[in-house]
Amino acid sequence: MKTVFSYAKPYKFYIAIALVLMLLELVVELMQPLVIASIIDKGIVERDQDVIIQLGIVLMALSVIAFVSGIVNSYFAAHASHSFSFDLRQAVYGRIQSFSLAMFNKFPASGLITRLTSDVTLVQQVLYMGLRIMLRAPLLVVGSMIMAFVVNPKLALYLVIVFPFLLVFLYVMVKKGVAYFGFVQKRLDRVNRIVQENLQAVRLIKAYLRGKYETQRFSKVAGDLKFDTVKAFRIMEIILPILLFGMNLSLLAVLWFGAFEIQAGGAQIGELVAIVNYAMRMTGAFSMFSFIIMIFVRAKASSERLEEVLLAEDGHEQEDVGEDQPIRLGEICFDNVSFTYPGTEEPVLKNISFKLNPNEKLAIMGATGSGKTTLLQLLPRFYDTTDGVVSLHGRDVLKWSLRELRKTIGIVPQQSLLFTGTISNNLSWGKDEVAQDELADAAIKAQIHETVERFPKGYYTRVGQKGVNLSGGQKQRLSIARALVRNPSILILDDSTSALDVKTEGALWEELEQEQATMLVVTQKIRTAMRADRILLLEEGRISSYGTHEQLMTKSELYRQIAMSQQEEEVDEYV
Ligand SMILES: Nc1ncnc2c1ncn2[C@@H]1O[C@H](COP(=O)(O)OP(=O)(O)OP(=O)(O)O)[C@@H](O)[C@H]1O
Repeated sequence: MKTVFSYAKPYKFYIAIALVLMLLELVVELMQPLVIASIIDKGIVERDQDVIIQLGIVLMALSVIAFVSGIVNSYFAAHASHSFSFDLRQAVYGRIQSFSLAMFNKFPASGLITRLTSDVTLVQQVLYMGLRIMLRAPLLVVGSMIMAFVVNPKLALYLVIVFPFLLVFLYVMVKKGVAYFGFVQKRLDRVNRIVQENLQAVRLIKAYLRGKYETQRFSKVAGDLKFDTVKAFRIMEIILPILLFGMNLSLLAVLWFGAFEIQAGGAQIGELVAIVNYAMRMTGAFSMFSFIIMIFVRAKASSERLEEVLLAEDGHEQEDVGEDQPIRLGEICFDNVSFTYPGTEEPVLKNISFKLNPNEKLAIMGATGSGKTTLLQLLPRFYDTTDGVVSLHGRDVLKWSLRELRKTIGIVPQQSLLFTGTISNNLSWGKDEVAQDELADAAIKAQIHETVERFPKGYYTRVGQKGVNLSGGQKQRLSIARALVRNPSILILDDSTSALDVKTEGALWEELEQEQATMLVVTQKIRTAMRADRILLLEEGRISSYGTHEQLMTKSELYRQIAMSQQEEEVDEYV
């Protein structure tokens, strides 16, 4: 909890004021039974009206102080806890942004969402409640106990006799609760994951008529969440009755022996009333305990989950040691590169070597799962090689600062991803300052300008979440335009023209061929591959063949088979 609560440090002033006010409220509360005892013993028993009036005024004044302290304490507690949770959420979000891809394998998106929402809220609640009642309740117990000893030590002894048992019981319950509520948050992760998956795949679910099946799947995980939550709460729920039972036993002992003491002259009625009053306050504080423990236990489990993210050891993404000047802008070299995904055994890329000069175009082909996307991911250092060296612009990628390295690369991923906002926002997303004509220029090259112009609001047309209101081909072309806006010296297209018709794709390639950029294009189409300077054919992570279309047609049986399997007329046209 230490790391998480270090984010509350900037608000220590507010916290201190809230604590002082809380202590004031507590002191006032502890004074009240003493005043009541005096009213009884010195006012009522001795029939002194002046004492009753004077002490009555004191009692009223104490109540007003407690009331005002409570309100102001609440204001400061709310300010401190909400500011703290804002900073904490920002910190966790910032940490997630700096994660390498390997870390996203370790922390799935759904779990990160739960951490950013529910876990942060639970930790915020614990700070708020801490400043309001959480500390007050135990202090009230301790304070009442001390005051009871001040009033009459003998009677107070009967009150505290059950304390050691109650403390051991509480310790055991807290330990159990932390484990149970940690499990509940994991169940919540699973519910979030299913919801996320389903909402993303809503069209597919409808098309496959799987609505009922998915609802059942959801019911199952939601049911598991309910089951474990009830189990965790059940543990918490037995705390209160047992605490109250213990306290009531003490109270009975105080009344029983108190009666004898009064008869024997060892105590006064007012003292007995004061001790009973303290006992009632202690019981009230104890009844808050189960609630407090529940919040504390949940927050502890949540803060552990947040610390997992904040303190996670990440391999390379933090490094920023490199130099930034390219030696040969646009040159790419893979020297005997092998790669195994973290947490797996089998290498996905094996002994890959090739070199591209600035502005050369490389087509990468190969069966599904042969390692094409993986190879591309080594360039912007989404992952680092296991063996061998990848060089960009004449320098080992490890010697570049990540920021400068990535600035030179434009990536169009296999799945086009757009953000909620206008088309213009989406196109300019990858660059800090862009003029409108730069956007139009990139859109013209990506063959999307005319389409955008036909929309009633043109470049100011709003794109729904993930581009739901655009066709697959439109999304692909917008993604390409977004990459071109950056004027990258390396352009990576990962099978990103698959949804385009032949004519549009041809026009697009004519534009891309004019670009001053070294290009790596993953494609399944011979027609596209033939436009590249060279073709790299991957087979199970190894280079099966490398060369021009003509060279591969003569030397690679696999390439010939792919060519033959594609439409005869297209192949015939170029052979
Ligand atoms: N994050 C990952 N962790 C572990 N293994 C992975 C990961 N991503 C991909 N792989 C594995 O690496 C291999 C190569 O995957 P890759 O995505 O590079 O193939 P690909 O040639 O691009 O395939 P496709 O044409 O289907 O996109 C596959 O066997 C895949 O299972």
